[in-house]
Amino acid sequence: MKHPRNLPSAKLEDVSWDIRLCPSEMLAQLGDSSWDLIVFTTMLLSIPSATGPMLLVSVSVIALDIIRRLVRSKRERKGSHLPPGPTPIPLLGNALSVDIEEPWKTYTEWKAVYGEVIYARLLDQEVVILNSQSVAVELLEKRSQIYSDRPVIATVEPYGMGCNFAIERYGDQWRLCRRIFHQTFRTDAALTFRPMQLCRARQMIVNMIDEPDQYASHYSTFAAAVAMPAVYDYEPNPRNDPMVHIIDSFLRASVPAMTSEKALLLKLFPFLLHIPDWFPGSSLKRQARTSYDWAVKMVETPYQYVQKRMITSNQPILSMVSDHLDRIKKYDEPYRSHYTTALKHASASAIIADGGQTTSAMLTFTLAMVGNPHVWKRAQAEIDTVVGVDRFPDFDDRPSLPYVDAILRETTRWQPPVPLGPHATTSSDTYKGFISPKAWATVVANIWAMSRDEARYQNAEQFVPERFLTAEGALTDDNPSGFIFGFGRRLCPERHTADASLWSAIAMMLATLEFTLAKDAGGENIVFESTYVNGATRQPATFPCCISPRSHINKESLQRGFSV
Ligand code: HEM
Repeated sequence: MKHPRNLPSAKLEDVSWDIRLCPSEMLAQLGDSSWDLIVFTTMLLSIPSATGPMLLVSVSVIALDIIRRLVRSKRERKGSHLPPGPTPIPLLGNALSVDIEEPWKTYTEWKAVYGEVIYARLLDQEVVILNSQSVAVELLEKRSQIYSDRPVIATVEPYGMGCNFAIERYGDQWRLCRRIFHQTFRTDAALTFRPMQLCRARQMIVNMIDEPDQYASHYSTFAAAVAMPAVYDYEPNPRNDPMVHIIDSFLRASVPAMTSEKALLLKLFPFLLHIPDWFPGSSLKRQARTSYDWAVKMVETPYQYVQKRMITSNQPILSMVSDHLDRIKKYDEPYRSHYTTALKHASASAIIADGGQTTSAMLTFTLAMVGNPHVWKRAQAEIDTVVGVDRFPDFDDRPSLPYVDAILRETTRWQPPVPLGPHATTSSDTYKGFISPKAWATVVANIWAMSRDEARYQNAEQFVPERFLTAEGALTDDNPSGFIFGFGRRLCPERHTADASLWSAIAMMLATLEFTLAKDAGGENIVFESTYVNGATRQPATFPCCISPRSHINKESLQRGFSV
């Protein structure tokens, strides 16, 4: 195994006694790595065109790197080691080795070389990667007082993502958002959503029978139709709803930019946000502005809708926002403003996550069904036996439909909607002889690596729901919800509602629809390579497929609530 040679950025007090060493002692402490520095310095000094500022920058880079290495050697002499990781280069650290599109895959490859806990540096950002569920539980859950902050991501504010409390730093504002959120989506409240979830799922099937090619849009509408009534008392139109359009537009503009790894570009070149529109390279600034404008609409439009209805409607408005708007009146400034911001952020977070994660899982489900027709056929046989063909599945049937649940588990295991759970530390920590860096280090739960653990999931790249069934056909104890919803105090607060939404959508689709490859004009199957749109969440890009109703299903029966 390679030995780590990188160090966190240093505070001067950390190295005060070290810099009293003479240069030869310093080089001796640096060991082999000193040769890199000597070679690098010699190369720079030998460039004939090297100007004063260039030399100054180069010498600063080298000095910084020497300080990093001295701090590490001091720590190691004290018996504490940073976790192993790939060799960094000066200034950039390991940034060039990481696949910016799919960093979780790089981190998973590193696991084979460096193990379950890895240390890397992306520019000046120290990152500890946790590649197994057990280590993530050990640190992010059992030591959650240290590991519950979020890293600062340079793209958050320019892209308008500050309205999402999932990215909020650990503190009072986050606590208030989470409390507001919890009151609406806590486990017992989530149970009351179930009839509504089944009804929305049935409405979605009607839309899919009418316009099967628009399946992605029907999924977004379904997701919004679950969250928006609870948050804003707003019922989206079954199709082409203006609020759903705003959410979709914001997600399309912002999500791809929302990872620490992608934010590196802005961190390296912050001036990219300030160059004129006509200047080459201004596309990033324009993307950010578009995303920001959609964010403002997404936060304000439904919020103002509730405020207006509270004045004009004769009926009581029952929603998260109206409930808290009533409570806010009791407070004076400045707490009133603080509460208002938290309410706007909590409500926007609900619709962002529903539009992102729930839709992602439903698209992945469809992709898996088109590629594995034997799976939906087996599920239909199970549903027909347990439920029959004269009604639709409901939550009372769930315990008797283990194969449907196995499909749901495999969908989120196969392609986790959120592949990385980035946390940040608020103080230093030691774990199994490794020291985690000081405060504000990023600590990433690599959910992707957990889903690819070959010891637990053989042939992990394949979609095999049977892996969650015993030989007798019952569900096993292995539930990927133990990692796909994250860890500790930042664990997904919506996991129960999300699980029920997905179950109602998937069970209803399996009971009523068939999924096959689309055909071209000559009647040949259209075979396609699936691709994913990657960001803080990931979801399949839309693909050609044929979704059609089963022979005994028609729209009228769906609207009545019976299948025949
Ligand atoms: C399949 C569906 C979903 C998956 C896989 C998922 C997964 C996750 C993950 C991995 C995290 C980060 C946890 C961590 O940092 O350790 C998270 C956080 C969060 N999720 Fe979900 N989620 C889903 C659905 C939803 C839905 C539908 C909502 C809201 C309606 C939601 C709201 C949130 C919020 C607000 C946070 C941030 C919590 C915090 O930072 O305190 N999620 N989710």
